[in-house]
Amino acid sequence: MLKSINPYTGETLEKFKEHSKSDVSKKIKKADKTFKDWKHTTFARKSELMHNLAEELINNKKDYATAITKEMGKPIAQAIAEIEKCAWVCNYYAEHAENQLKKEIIETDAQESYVRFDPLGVILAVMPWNYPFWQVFRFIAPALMAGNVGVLKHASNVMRCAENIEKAIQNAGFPDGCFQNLIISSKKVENIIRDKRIKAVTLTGSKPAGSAVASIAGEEIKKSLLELGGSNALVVFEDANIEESVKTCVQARFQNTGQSCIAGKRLLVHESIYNEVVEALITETRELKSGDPLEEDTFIGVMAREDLAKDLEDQLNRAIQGGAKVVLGGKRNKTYFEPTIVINVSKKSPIFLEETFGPLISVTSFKTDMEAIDLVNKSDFGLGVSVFTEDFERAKALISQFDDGAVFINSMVKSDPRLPFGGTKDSGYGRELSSDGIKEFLNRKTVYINKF
Ligand SMILES: O=CCCC(=O)O
Repeated sequence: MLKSINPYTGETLEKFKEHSKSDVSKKIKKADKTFKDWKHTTFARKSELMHNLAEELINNKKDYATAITKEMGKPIAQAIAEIEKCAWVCNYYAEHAENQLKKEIIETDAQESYVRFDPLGVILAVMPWNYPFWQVFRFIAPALMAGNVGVLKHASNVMRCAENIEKAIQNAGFPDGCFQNLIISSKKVENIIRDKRIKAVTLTGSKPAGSAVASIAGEEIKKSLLELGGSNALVVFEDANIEESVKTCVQARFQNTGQSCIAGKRLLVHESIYNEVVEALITETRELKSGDPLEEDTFIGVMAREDLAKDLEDQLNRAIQGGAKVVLGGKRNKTYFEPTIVINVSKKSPIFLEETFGPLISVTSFKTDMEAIDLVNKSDFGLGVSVFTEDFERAKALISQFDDGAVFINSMVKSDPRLPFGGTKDSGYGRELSSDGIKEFLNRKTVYINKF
């Protein structure tokens, strides 16, 4: 039995009976059967359904968002924004998929030669709880438009969201087997990946989960895509606009109560403006309103589970033992963790080296551009980096020196349907979103037509 527990009230919201092995097999069979027709569906029809799906989300955004808030504690305004972003990705692919997947003509000595993009079949998505709708939609919108179908193994604490996504897709008019939620625990994932009818797997989650899933997929010679953790740096150079940079850094770090892979977790500040930035950071962070996640004006909710809040507390305690200093927050009450600022963080500190998945920002100073680059790249993760400076030429000269999958100048790192999204190093491989994302799970079929 999987349980949904409201992390703000502690109340058990719902229990979900797990699907048996034979239930799962039936669902995969249905997906495989649906794929055989779905792959021939015209772009016009797929676009129509995808626009319907966007409409379904927008028309019911409060209900879908409330399920997110109740299951994992995301403040309701941010949950509504998440649903709106899902509608955006649906509309984006409804409008662009046909063009993104048109055949690529390549001149050779053949009469005609080109690459066409054919779907693979049933794709398994293993998804996390932190953006329970968005993480699924950024997979399923391009997958369906490309002619694939999906089965989902969602995080066990957000099963109501998973069920609601299946319902939304059905309400939009997609054939039944296009997207199905599997109510299963993680133990069952291995057999599903090994099932011949599953053609590839995408996972967003932790490094251990990604490594386990990718190993099994590798043994089965199936493609995998991994979006794992991140420990993005926010680099504030001495010529930055301090007020705007700090505002952006606070959003970058404390969005989603700090539980985001792309959150800016390590603030690196030029030593000449260090004190000024720390002061502005304290002032700005103090303004964030904590409270009941169902209240419209709450910005900091609770963490999704108490064990996660305890892990963050443990990281903080180890950092303090190593010489770091808390200048704001630092206290935990069950699932609530105060927005926390920690200064004097060295590059050996656990909160510098490990991913901190909650409302805690670490601050480290640097002297030179080279030192800043070195600190950014010191992380095992490589999802993205934000650089704050008024000197665009300087910023542009630094871009190639960062190891990360994305560099944002004077902006927080964010995902956008129009831009590729993905990391390097322990942050994973492959790209989601944009025309790169829709091409991840396709057979790039080379066609060569000769005339005797
Ligand atoms: O947790 C990482 C994903 C966050 C996002 O895509 O905005």
